[in-house]
Amino acid sequence: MQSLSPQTPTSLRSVIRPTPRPPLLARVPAAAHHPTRCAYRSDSVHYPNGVGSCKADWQSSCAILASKIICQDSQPPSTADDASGGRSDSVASVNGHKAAVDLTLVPIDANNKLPPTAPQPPKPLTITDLSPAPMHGSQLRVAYQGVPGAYSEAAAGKAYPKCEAIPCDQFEVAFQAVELWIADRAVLPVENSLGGSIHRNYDLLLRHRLHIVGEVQLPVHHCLLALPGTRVEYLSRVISHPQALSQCEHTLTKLAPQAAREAVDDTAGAAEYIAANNLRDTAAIASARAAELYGLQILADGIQDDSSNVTRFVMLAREPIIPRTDRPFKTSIVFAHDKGTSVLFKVLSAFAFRNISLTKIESRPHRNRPIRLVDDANVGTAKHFEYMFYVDFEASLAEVRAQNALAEVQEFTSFLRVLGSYPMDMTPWCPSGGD
Ligand SMILES: O=C(O)C(=O)C[C@]1(C(=O)O)C=C[C@@H](O)C=C1
Repeated sequence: MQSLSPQTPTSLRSVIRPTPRPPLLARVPAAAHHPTRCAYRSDSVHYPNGVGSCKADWQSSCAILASKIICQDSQPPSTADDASGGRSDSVASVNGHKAAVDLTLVPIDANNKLPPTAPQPPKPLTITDLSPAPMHGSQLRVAYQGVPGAYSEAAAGKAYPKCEAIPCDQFEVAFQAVELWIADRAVLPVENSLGGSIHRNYDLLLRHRLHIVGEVQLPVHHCLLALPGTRVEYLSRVISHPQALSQCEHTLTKLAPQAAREAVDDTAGAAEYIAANNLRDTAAIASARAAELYGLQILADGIQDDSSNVTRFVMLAREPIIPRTDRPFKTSIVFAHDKGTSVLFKVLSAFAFRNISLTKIESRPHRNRPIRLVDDANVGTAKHFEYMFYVDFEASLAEVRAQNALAEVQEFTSFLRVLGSYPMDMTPWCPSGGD
């Protein structure tokens, strides 16, 4: 990913920084750490009557399937210094919803749709904003990565229509916002029909202890945005989220072959950045809503290379939902084995024999990050797995065939975790629809 010129705002710079970040646990307040030890352990999976009907039963089933795992990462606990460093004092200033927000947007011209007196959009949460003392209102608070106008915000609105959407500057902050009760849910992209998987979120799903409770498919309709009066032929660069750049690659080559592409945190953040810095040679790939919010002009509409461009988002919560059988469900798991890769064949056959369709298989290299497993004597050992395999299959964990398949998978693998069993998004979508 390329870095931006020096005037890049802090929230954009934080994600394009090339150096690795310090371990997660060192960055959250010590008091807010969630115990990583499983509450339940079992050496065999047994479901006498299927998954229990009450939430506690179901939660223990999830934990049982995650048996033998006591800790995701062998990371040292955080220090008191880490916990307090740079943290804001009160929740009123956590996400900018209550506090004064300074977006330093410059008025552009009469077409600017954001007059100085207009309410400012909320400022994204940053890693230092995460304070574990949220004020709980009645509205569901949904964390997403990006700034207002991002597709993730639209996905949050589709998943939870009346929610309060909370912008976060990184995916990891959205996870932590839920873990620390600053948000009730997170809505995060995992896959795009053109650009493929959003690997970062697969890695974070493993590292954090949240549960997938739903999914939404969002048609993504990209626009090329610039300051009013900008001409496409004079553009020297186009900035956007890497996924958005890759989704528009061919169209962009035809539209503005001379323009360099630069990756930034999110599509709407790119639009905001152009407006804030009055950049007349730069365009952003973002939504029509971002154009409206940041006073930009739409130079070209529908520039994604495929009109049926769609991104799949998952909804995450602290608690799993109880799986049901009265509507189509999907279940997501992650597993690994320490001896060879033939485990993949065995696991896939466990589903094939039961006529369970898989909708996704993803493998992620995992050599450098050990996982701690616990044996029958409750002794923990750190294990290095070469790969983590993520599988989504079309069945509810309330179905006996899915339970049997997972029991078999557990026999073949050294590590298995159910990420969630949740209703499938069945809503038909129109390729030429809005953002
Ligand atoms: O940048 C945004 O607007 C986002 O919501 C992120 C994101 C992604 O990560 O894939 C979401 C949907 C689109 O596929 C492009 C970008």
